[in-house]
Amino acid sequence: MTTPITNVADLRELAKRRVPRAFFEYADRGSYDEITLKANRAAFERIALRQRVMCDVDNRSLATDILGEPVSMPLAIAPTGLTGLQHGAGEILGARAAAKAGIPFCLSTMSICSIEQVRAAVDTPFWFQVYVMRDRGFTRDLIQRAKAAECSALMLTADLTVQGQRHREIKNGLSVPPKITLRNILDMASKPRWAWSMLRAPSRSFGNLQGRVENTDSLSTLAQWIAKQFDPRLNWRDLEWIRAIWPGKLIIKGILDPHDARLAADHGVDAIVVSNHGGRQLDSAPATIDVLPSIVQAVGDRTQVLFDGGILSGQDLFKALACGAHAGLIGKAFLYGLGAMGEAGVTQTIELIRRELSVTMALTGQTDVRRITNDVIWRA
Ligand SMILES: Cc1cc2nc3c(=O)[nH]c(=O)nc-3n(C[C@H](O)[C@H](O)[C@H](O)COP(=O)(O)O)c2cc1C
Ligand SMILES: CC(C)CC(=O)C(=O)O
Repeated sequence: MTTPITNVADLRELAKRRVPRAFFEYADRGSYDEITLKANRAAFERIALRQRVMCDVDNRSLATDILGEPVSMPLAIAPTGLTGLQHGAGEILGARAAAKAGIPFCLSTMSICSIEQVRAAVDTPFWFQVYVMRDRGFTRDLIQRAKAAECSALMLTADLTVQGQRHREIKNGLSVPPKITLRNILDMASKPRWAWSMLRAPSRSFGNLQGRVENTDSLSTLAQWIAKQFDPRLNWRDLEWIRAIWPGKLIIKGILDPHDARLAADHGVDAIVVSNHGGRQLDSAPATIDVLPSIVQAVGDRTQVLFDGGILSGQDLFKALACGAHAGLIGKAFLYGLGAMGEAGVTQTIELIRRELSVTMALTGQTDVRRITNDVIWRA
């Protein structure tokens, strides 16, 4: 009898066995000394919750809205590059699982399946995350493609104009386009489920970047490619340019400072994502849950405050809501589910988090996810 999967950590273990090492470590690891990666988790662990009893918690509501759209719970799938290398067609499977669960899915600029492939495979609208490239014409085309695909929100990522170094990425030889080396071919061949999913996938290289990725004669590392393509001149004035191309809902991701949060609100964005990129960018940046309350205080209700960084359970999500987030996003938790079992694994991640959130609400005396406040946090 196989051991049942009871939490996201189990899905991570399964993904580690099933996904080729280079891709698993790309998803799993952080930048430099991984101080921020670890801080995201440690900060969640330091928060204690107040247990309440005798509150009649039989009927609990997890439903809310994000950017005015109803969702079954305050959770969304974060944009993750190279998702389709964790499992063939990963972006399509992720978007499908999210749609079935009633939560938003955000597609990355650096996805393997293209905007159009995801649009053709999934009926429910998804969000699109944009990286601003030095080539503004190409960036404009990306945004226009998202508009043509009827994406329901545009997420501008602000915290990766220059990439924080991830040692494992370099040691594993991650490249653009993804290449097969003698070293990783053996690893890939020993992952039959993964290999089968890749054979059937509609895309195995960066679907949105036709004409942008070098041919195999001139392979570059991911970091080299980003240095050449991403625009480090990105600044607040660019928002006007983006607004002119994209009239719909606009989210800025990568806000970690109350001052920047205020500027984002001043520029009229519909939402911000408080994020340190999952501990993959500025190492020694604070844990996102530690800065969240000051950012919520800085912006009030001028913009919706979304949150990510370290969420692996419904308890974590509950703590983020208690600290003032409107909803949380999951990056690694999503990828572990995907790498472990494809769409079923993503569904399992989401449903685990849903059940954990619901039980945590019950044990803290909460019946409505929209009414969780910092009262639920234990203060000695
Ligand atoms: C493998 C991986 C790839 C990522 N790629 C992107 C990306 O393409 N665009 C982006 O805005 N954020 C990207 N992120 C950051 C996530 O959107 C999110 O901020 C982060 O994963 C949240 O932390 P968590 O992984 O602890 O949940 C990526 C994260 C991971 C783990
Ligand atoms: C390809 C990368 C730029 C995607 C990303 O944002 C990341 O790996 O964190």
